[in-house]
Amino acid sequence: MSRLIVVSNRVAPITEGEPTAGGLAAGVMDALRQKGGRWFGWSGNVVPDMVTPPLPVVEQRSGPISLYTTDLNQRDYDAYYKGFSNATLWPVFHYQTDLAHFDWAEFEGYRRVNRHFADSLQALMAPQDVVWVHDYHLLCLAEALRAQGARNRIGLFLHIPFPAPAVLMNIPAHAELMAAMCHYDLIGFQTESDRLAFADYVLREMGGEALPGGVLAVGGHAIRTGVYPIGVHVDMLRQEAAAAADSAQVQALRASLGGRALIMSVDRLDYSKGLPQRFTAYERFLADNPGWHRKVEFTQIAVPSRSDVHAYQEIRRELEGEAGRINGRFAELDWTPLRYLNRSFARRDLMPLYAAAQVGLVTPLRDGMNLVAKEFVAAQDPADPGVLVLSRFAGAARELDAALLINPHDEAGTAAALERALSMRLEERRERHAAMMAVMRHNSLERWRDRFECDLRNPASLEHGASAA
Ligand SMILES: O=P(O)(O)OC[C@H]1O[C@H](O[C@H]2O[C@H](CO)[C@@H](O)[C@H](O)[C@H]2O)[C@H](O)[C@@H](O)[C@@H]1O
Ligand SMILES: O=c1ccn([C@@H]2O[C@H](COP(=O)(O)OP(=O)(O)O)[C@@H](O)[C@H]2O)c(=O)[nH]1
Repeated sequence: MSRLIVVSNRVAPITEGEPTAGGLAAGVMDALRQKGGRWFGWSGNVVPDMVTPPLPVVEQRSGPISLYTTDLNQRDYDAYYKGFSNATLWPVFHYQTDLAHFDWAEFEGYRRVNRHFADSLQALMAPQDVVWVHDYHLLCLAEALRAQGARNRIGLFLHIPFPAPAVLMNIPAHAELMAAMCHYDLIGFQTESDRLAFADYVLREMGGEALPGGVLAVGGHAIRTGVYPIGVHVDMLRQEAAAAADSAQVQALRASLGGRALIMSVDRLDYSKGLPQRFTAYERFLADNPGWHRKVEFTQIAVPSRSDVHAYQEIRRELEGEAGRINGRFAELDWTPLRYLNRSFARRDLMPLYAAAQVGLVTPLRDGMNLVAKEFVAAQDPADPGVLVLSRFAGAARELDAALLINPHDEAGTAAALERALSMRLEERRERHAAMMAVMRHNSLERWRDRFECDLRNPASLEHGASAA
């Protein structure tokens, strides 16, 4: 069979046990570990501008995975990653247009890096290989590969939300971007709302036509669209949680809690994750529920992310102030209500921490999926599970509707959900947990990978539409 070539901006660290920054790398690594394949992306290194493309591609092997990485020079990094990807596409696709800026030179840099990726890929691809591209950094990659003559089947999976057309059109280059995306054979989304938003633009703004089964005909191309919610390896995560249940780290946590209930959150330090709103909702919970003082602690792990982008520096400053203010208001000599950690953990070390928590608090303002929500559920002991409090604006909420769903802008509602979660009877906790586990077992990571790969490889399913979500 032809090989699978995976392309993404971020690749997972190949060394076992290193922290994986972000759900894309964690998900793709887990998905490739079983079947193997080639994975191409940015090394994470930035080199001076005097080093000009084509930059060398370095190969590393890890079991069945061949990892190929390349550096970016400073100019390309600034325009492509820091600029158009993370200061234009990321905020607009997460509906935070107030935080977005746009610069045609950065857009040109973004297209240039997509072309460099295409150049490097040519050496790794045979004509019969299928190419699976990931995420918003590479919306123009299929167009660049086609311009070089590639006839391979090329699919894109978008890990983040796709915005409504009126929001997308805030980007002055929206027409160029959408025209480039139409060079993919298959585009996968996390939720049906994301898919519908994309189709809406194609139909209304590009004069496209909707054919049965999620196929869109536009400008002589037929693009298949489908919904492929990314999942997790439930059993592997449960094992990770159980294996380290008595680790020194967990023992230290338990000792410091001294029997108090634990509310736990883990995020990249990103404005889309709703951390300021979460902190004030916890403050409201403490103010409304003096009976819970000294009986509960909230631990927020916030991993620094994209720290050279202005909006990320701002949110970091804001949160440091908020954490200090809330502790200043409620702390006692023997009780710190909020612990705020700015560091990353290896995922296998996070799993027993989730397991030790009574409540997982996951409240993004918008999120493509949010794998932390799924990992929290997988880590729980089915006999005595903790409760997930989840934003309705996370892609995960479409599947995990047995969580306590909240609106992160509703401080009082989130505070009330926290109280409800902490007080929930065992029977209800078990029922909710079992319902979420059943969905997660069905929509597993294997299913995500297999359905996308099968739909990408199989043009025949064009007539029948993408496989059922
Ligand atoms: O690569 P970085 O700039 O350091 O950012 C980390 C990743 O963040 C985003 O993750 C998304 O993918 C997850 C898995 O599908 C999903 O659960 C989450 O909701 C998304 O935000 C980003 O999309 C990745 O490209 C980044 O690597
Ligand atoms: O210190 C950390 C914090 C997070 N993660 C992992 O990073 C991923 C975050 O993915 P998610 O989909 O929740 O959000 P993203 O960061 O991709 O937007 C999850 O697999 C986490 O377990 C990690 O390995 N170490």
